[in-house]
Amino acid sequence: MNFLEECIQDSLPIWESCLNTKFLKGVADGSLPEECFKGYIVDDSLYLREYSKVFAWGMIHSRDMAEIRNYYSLLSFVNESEDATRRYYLKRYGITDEEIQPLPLRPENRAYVDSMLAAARDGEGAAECMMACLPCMLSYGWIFGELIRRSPGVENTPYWPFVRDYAGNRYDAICRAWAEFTDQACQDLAPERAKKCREIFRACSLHELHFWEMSAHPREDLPTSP
Ligand SMILES: Cc1ncc(C[n+]2csc(CCO)c2C)c(N)n1
Repeated sequence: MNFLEECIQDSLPIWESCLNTKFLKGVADGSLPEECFKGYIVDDSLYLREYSKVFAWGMIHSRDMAEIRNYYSLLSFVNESEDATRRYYLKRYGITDEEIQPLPLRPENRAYVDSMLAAARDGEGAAECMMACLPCMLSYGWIFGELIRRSPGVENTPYWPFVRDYAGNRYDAICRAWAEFTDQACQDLAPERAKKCREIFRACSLHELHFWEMSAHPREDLPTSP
């Protein structure tokens, strides 16, 4: 097992807990109240804005142009795939981006993005940056793959466009590319650095869990639908 595989194994029980949150159970059987999903989409839009800045720290610590190109391609994938689905739901709920941007991140969301940004800023390079941004990517692949396997009826819920994003071969292929870059970045880490990297990965998996728990509650500061 390589370094990243060990980190994933260590986080699997946390990802399983994510799958058992009220929010994801409600997504799986379609019973999740729309108000909760609206709150999730709003927080997630704010999350993705901050997540993009993690790559900025990655770039600042980059040692060659290939590394910079890698972050550039990660960022463009986030923009294309994540943001497109969010825009679809926001339009459906009649919420505009201008209304969202000034809103505060809820505390669990704030804590998560602050920890990713600090890990990437204070790290030595790509290893820390990728450890911070990979649990987000890989946990979604694992969680939604399992969710579809365990609850195939999710196809007939209003949440299918959201779930489907993480289920295809394209998403798998991108995850593999991100993992490959991370394997390179995490080769031959000094023991102290490896320990720090493991802690970053696990902490971010826990933040994912807290984000799902938070999302079972609706936000109370959203514009009301017309
Ligand atoms: C809290 C939270 N965690 C993870 C993701 C998933 N995600 C964010 S960026 C990215 C890579 C491009 O798709 C993925 C999979 C999310 N949206 N929100």
